[in-house]
Amino acid sequence: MDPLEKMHFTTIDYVIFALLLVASMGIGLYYALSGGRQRTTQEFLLADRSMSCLPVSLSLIATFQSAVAIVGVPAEIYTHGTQYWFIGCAYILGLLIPAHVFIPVFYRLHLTSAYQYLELRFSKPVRICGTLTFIFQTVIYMGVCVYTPALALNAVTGFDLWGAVLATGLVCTLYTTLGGLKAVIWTDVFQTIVMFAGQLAVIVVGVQQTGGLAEVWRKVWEGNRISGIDLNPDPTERYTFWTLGVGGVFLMLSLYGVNQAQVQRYLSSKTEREAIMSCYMVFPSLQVALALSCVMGLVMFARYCGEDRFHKIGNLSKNEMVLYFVMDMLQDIPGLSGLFIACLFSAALSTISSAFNSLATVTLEDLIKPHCSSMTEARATLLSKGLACSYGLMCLAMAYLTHVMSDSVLQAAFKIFGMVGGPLLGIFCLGMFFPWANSTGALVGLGSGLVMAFWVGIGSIVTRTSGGPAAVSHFNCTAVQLSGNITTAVGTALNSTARFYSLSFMWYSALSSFTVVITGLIGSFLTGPMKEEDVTPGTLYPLLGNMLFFVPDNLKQNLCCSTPLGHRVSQQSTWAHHTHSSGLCSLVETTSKATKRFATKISIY
Ligand SMILES: CC(C)(CO)[C@@H](O)C(=O)NCCC(=O)O
Ligand code: NA
Repeated sequence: MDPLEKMHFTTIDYVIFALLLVASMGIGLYYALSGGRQRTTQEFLLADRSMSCLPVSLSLIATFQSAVAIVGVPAEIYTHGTQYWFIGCAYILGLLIPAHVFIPVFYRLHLTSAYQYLELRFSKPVRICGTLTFIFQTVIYMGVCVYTPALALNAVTGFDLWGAVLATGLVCTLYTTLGGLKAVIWTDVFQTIVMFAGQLAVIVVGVQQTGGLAEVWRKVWEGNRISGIDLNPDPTERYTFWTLGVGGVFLMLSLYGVNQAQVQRYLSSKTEREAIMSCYMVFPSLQVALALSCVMGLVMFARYCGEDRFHKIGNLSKNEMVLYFVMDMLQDIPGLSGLFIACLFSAALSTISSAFNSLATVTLEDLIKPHCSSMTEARATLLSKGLACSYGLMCLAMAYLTHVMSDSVLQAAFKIFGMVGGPLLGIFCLGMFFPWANSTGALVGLGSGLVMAFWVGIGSIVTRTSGGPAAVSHFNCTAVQLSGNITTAVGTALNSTARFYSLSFMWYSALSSFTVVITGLIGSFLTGPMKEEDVTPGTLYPLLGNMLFFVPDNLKQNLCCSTPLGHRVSQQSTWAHHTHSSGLCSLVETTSKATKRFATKISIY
């Protein structure tokens, strides 16, 4: 339905949107022509491992703050109240664990791709499976990310859909191909600032037009939009403190702990300390980002509360709702709607640029290089540029594919992104925390984790118990929140299978990563668990050892969980086995004494 007339863009709005693209291109060109001029893969894929924490932290936020989140969160708050805000609690552990567990392990191994870890810890097949899973996940995600803001803009303003998709997709491909990771990180910094500015501008004008902060507060309070903490343990409830604060931690870990796009940024940091600092700095900025989107939802509610349009807006799709609000409100202030559109497309650009660069990295490092050991640096760099460019063009193809499929596919595609992240998190946890896990177990674990994720995920899409549009309480401003009750009522009425499918999607990561760990361990014990001393040094994090601090050392040794990272010296053969794929290779030639020294050096947890 289209109850609302289309809004129009002024010249200034177009100019601001164009400026975003031009500035991003400019940053790309700058890094193509300065520094090492992108002539090595070290520079193109890892920014010469010379970044400091400030740009890295802003880039980390920008990567997983897509346009889907920018328009989705305010719409969620508008229809269901502020419960979603509690996801901010998950940021604590969701960033502390990457900072102190994942970063030290990855950084000290001097990796390029996170999947190199899987080969060091398990075997080549595990690495390949991990890489392919990541490529599948990211290719689907980038299509949705570029298509969503263009679709919303088209629906509300009539702005040409393919014009927007092509402009953003091509500009992003260009600056990513020209300027490498340095350009990706610095455009992320710029785009994060535009993102914050756009949201802030909308909030300020919205508050003003509603009649001040006190009025906004009164309306959202009377409209029941301020949610108390919901401690309902029902795992099928979409958003409760448990789904957000606990399930959300696993979602955060899959994004900030092990996702290649983020790991690559940690690895591009000057020092390990700098990488950890950047992770810490994500915390306040991510809270600001969350607060901005939540407050925007509240202002939007207060603005339309009591108006005729209230119902109509509630019936718009989530993606259109926010844009309608923005265009409606900012129409008379030239340039501001352009700023918000720039904010939306900044979110999209920063996400897809990270996708192009990380996809180029894993394709080169994990799929191509192992088969062409004699490749020259110049060729490898050219190839990585070609790959970044090809993935950029593939993004356009994916946007088209998303377009020809139905609307529900759009949501499904976004869910797939979340669904696949869990098993990947699981396999890294299996490798890092459990010395017994072997390669067969890892493959079995990853396989069953993916099956579990798709079973629940596709099940929920098909039965529409969890993914379907929840009832929107907008019959008047003082309406209570219906959605939760309805979901529960429906949930209890259905049989247990359907209940299983209606598991809140916030739990997907947790469920599938646990599945990987448990089936992975079972598989390993059945096929002969690994001995701790056979595991490549530096690939284990002594989680169990630390947790069992009260157990005597000799018993821990028997349990195979005594070794702090890299403490024991592995056999020369284990090292040689992995020579070609890691930064550890130079050590192979050295004596075992030197190896021992290295091993102790990297075990300072
Ligand atoms: C990373 C979080 C959880 C932070 O709130 C959120 O931005 C998110 O779910 N991001 C991934 C999906 C996306 O926005 O593209
Ligand atoms: Na983004």
